[in-house]
Amino acid sequence: MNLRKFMHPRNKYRDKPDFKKLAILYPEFGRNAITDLTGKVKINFKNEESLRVLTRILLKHDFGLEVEIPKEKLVPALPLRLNYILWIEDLLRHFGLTDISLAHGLDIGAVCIYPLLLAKIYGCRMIGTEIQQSSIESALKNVKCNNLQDLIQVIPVSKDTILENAVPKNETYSFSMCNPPFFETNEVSENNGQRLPPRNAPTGCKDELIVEGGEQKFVLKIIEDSMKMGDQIKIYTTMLGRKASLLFLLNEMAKKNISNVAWTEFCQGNTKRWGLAWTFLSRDILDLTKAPVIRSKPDDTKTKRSTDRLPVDLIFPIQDPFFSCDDVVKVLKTWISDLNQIKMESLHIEENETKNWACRLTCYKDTWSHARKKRRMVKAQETNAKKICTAESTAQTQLKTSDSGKIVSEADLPNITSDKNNDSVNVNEEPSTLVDSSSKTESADPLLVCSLLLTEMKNENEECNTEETKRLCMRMIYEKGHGGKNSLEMFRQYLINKLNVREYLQKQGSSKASKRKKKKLKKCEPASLASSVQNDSSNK
Ligand SMILES: C[S@@+](CC[C@H](N)C(=O)[O-])C[C@H]1O[C@@H](n2cnc3c(N)ncnc32)[C@H](O)[C@@H]1O
Repeated sequence: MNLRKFMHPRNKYRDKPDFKKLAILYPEFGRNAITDLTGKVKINFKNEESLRVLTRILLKHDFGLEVEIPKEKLVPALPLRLNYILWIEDLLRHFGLTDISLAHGLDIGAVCIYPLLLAKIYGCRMIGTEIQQSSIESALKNVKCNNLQDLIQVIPVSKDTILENAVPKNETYSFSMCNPPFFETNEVSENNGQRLPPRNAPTGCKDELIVEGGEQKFVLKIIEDSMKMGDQIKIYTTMLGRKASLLFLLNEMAKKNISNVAWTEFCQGNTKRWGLAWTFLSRDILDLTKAPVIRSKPDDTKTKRSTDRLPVDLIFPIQDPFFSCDDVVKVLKTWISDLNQIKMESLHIEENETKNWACRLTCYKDTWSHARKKRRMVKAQETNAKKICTAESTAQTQLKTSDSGKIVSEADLPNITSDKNNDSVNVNEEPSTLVDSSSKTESADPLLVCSLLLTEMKNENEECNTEETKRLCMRMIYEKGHGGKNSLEMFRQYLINKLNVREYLQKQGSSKASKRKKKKLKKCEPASLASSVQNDSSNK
């Protein structure tokens, strides 16, 4: 789905940049752009250098900023950075602040993108921290080159300093922001072979993208620091790369009684990220729960976070392609083992006439959340590969034709390497290196430990017990894990999809609901009827 329409309304990249104009104005951009046969100017989003040049030129053209983006470093995607900045502006306006005076930014990176944009757009004074010496040097160079030293201060910190000790105690700040490294330590390095191809060229080095415990642990540390700092910073914010992290952190905040919270979506062409904000100010001063936010879909965090409905028994018929409880157990075992990073121990349950099976699952990583998306992408890849093969053989046929008489120029040949994903709409999305990994490393702290129980349910009337009428009951019980009950809920949803019983369960759910509704109606409607019957009888 193209998410452009959900981009922040004031984001200037809701409209495609005029690449043709940029190519004329900036020869460097022109050299990196591709003009097709119809005269349309495009850029190759799979080429890292093209992304670097595009970002530099847009910063220059749209914001008057001169920057260097060192090779090997993350190329910041501007639509996403603007989405984040504009949301902060919304939050501050909601708070009644019209000037964005002083801010704190964690992790400024090699470009120093947020401080530069904030200083340029709002004249905002900003303190930014960074741990990498090479990034600090390059950030300082960019600040100096734009003559913004009076507004931007770059502070080197050690990797254990997150927020608390990086902020001078005598100053208060309007907000803090952060774009944390997304990946966990072993995630990128061990799984390069298994990564799906990104839409854009991946940019950024490991040190920029990886942090122990991933973004969840990093942001949890910010939250913990913020609890000590209180309203020294009015609004704490962070960007998140994964919905699972948002759900996890919302839960963690709820546990810590932080309830003045807002979250939003940052939608670009094809990618989505999340923004999370919280404050310790009282709601009558600033109510973040009423702040402006963007949702491309109805808010499902509440249902996904609600834990009071668990455990829930899923009752469904044994249907094609399964013939028995054993069949279902067999596929469940295969699916679970295919997901990797899940340890399965069979549990002993007492034998009785009904068939049942139980196991304990210890899950080290959420390998189920994006499994459907991955399957779709792999399928799309296969289809693309087929198309390319067809195009290649067509090209060869044409070449053969040319051998036998007609002269064929290169331009006549189908462009078999053209990239369908390279949508000129995507000014420059965040490099999509964020594909879940499935390495087998076990961490000491599992995401989820749960038990799964499968029971064959028999009809009370023995004669009715045919294969068609047999039902299975699946119950999943949360035991522990830092992913909380949300992770169990997501895992359950994954199994519902795999078992292909969603539609059945929904129908059951809606018929139960309509029965409840009818019952309710009956209760109200016949009240008068009942009284009239009573009246009648009393009249008699
Ligand atoms: C994903 S990059 C984001 C860079 C930049 N903010 C941007 O949006 O393009 C994450 C950055 O966080 C830095 N970093 C990691 N741990 C940090 C810490 N404890 N304090 C400050 N920066 C940190 C990394 O060096 C890296 O530059």
